Amino acid sequence: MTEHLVDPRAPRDLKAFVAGLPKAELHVHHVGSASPRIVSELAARHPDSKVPTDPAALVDYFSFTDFAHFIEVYLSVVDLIRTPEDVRLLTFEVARDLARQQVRYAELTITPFSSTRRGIDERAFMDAIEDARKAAEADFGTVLRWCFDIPGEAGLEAAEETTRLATDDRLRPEGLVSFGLGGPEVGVPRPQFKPYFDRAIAAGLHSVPHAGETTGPQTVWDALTHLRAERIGHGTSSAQDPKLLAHLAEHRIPLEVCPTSNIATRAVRTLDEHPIKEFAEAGVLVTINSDDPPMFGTDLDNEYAVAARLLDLDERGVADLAKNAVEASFLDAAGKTRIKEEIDTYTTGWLDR
Ligand SMILES: Nc1ncnc2c1ncn2[C@@H]1O[C@H](CCC(=O)c2cccc(C(=O)O)c2)[C@@H](O)[C@H]1O
Ligand SMILES: [Zn+2]
Repeated sequence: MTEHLVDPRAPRDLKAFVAGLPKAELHVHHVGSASPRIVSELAARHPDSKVPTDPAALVDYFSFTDFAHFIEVYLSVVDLIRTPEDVRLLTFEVARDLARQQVRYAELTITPFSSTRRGIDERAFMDAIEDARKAAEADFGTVLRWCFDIPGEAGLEAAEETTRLATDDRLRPEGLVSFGLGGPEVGVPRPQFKPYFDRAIAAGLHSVPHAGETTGPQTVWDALTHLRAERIGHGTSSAQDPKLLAHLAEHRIPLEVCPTSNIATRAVRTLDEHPIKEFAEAGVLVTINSDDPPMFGTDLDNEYAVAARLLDLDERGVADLAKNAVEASFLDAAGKTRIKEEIDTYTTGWLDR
């Protein structure tokens, strides 16, 4: 190995390392990934919307007073997606942004209920996402997979519709691998969704609900017990329950950690108070994700830089985090090995430069 001319821990150097690092993204929302350019293009197409068309004005628009306000703004962007062509454009452009960050594999959370209840034909919706998925893989080499999530606050009607769309053999898209539950947690107990998760799991889908983002550790227990969660979206409040942390570590249930999101929605007060270090120290498999990156003024690269600071990691530590995400993904064994080898080759090359 050659001498390092630059301190390998210098943040600027680490940022450059992260920018080229092959990565997997496991927790990122479809509509929440719309870049300012896409949001303004859609807002211009649909001028009756209250969403600003000027990308600069979007920065203010995407400033949230609390989680409920975030969901309100989120739904105003959902309202901009009105045609199958809007769906295809959004999906393909999201893949382009992921590819730019060297994301090789992403599980994108999609809420099909929000589109079908707004009148988009279900067949056309599935065709639009699948068409974009195939084009993205051919054009950018980024593999996309889908997680269909229930918007919990929309009630059991939304749960039924989401489950139907995810399990009907005539509709279910080839790229679908998992089943989730999102939106507010307060007043939306997880156990009521058990029958829907049972059906999705029976149809071969993995269970990946949000839990412990805006409520306490009992919600994470409920997701594990009733929804048979294989990974937990956020799981932030798990840090309040040492037994839960031990359980997550022992059963190798990964957490999909999204640090900047937790600050932007005010689920956590400051980055320095984020429990990510407690997760890592308890032996929990931590994965780094971006959630709704343009809405939170972040991207996956920035989330890795934040995690490196909070966990005090050098390049090898950051590469291990990237490998955690590959390991926790629903890729097959050969696909996981391929990306992990790519991460190792890149890291060795970087440190030897
Ligand atoms: N950080 C997050 N944490 C949790 N979820 C997040 C996060 N980021 C994005 N989401 C998404 O927000 C959706 C919420 C949608 C919702 O509540 C709702 C309620 C009533 C009607 C309708 C409708 O469409 O008619 C929708 C979730 O399904 C999820 O995919
Ligand atoms: Zn989320």
